[in-house]
Amino acid sequence: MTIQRQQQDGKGGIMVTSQQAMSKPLLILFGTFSGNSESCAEKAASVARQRGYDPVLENMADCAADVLKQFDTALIITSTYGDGDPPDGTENFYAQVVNRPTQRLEHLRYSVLALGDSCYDRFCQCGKDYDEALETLGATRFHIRVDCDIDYDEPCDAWIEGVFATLAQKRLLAA
Ligand SMILES: Cc1cc2nc3c(=O)[nH]c(=O)nc-3n(C[C@H](O)[C@H](O)[C@H](O)COP(=O)(O)O)c2cc1C
Repeated sequence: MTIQRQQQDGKGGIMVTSQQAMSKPLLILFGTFSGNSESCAEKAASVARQRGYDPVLENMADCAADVLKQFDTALIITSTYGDGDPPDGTENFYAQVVNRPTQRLEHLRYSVLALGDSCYDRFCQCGKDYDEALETLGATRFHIRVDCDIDYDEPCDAWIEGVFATLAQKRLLAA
């Protein structure tokens, strides 16, 4: 829900500002090639709405890593390709977080869901890389990473449940 506030702007005028009332913004970032990670991200967004969050879904292929500056909580969902590489189109995002980071992320708490296939030597490597890099940049892992094999539905659901249970617990502790 958006509320609008009116206040004097100090020059004889009225300034109108918009603010989300009681909102809990949540960034859900996904990196995908064949759509599995995107469908996990959509599931997470749907649960987020049910739990009173305002999820913002972003494809890593279409945004820059400074989006991480704009949220205090982020879910990262990505698959792995090639020799443990990020999915096509997300290489820039990956480089901005993992290889050539330019920002510190102490304000951020995050959790990673990694999709992969254990037939490959570098199982879920891309998700592992994000998990490690975000910690190195000062962010806080609030819920442990889950690595999914080709049957990703159940571990994905368990991760989503775990994520929102942990967030709810932290809100209670903070209250
Ligand atoms: C050509 C190819 C290469 C892959 N390489 C890896 C890999 O190195 N490590 C891994 O864990 N999974 C690998 N996978 C498996 C995918 O990450 C997995 O199928 C995942 O669910 C795809 O998710 P997406 O649809 O979100 O891209 C590969 C799959 C393909 C088709």
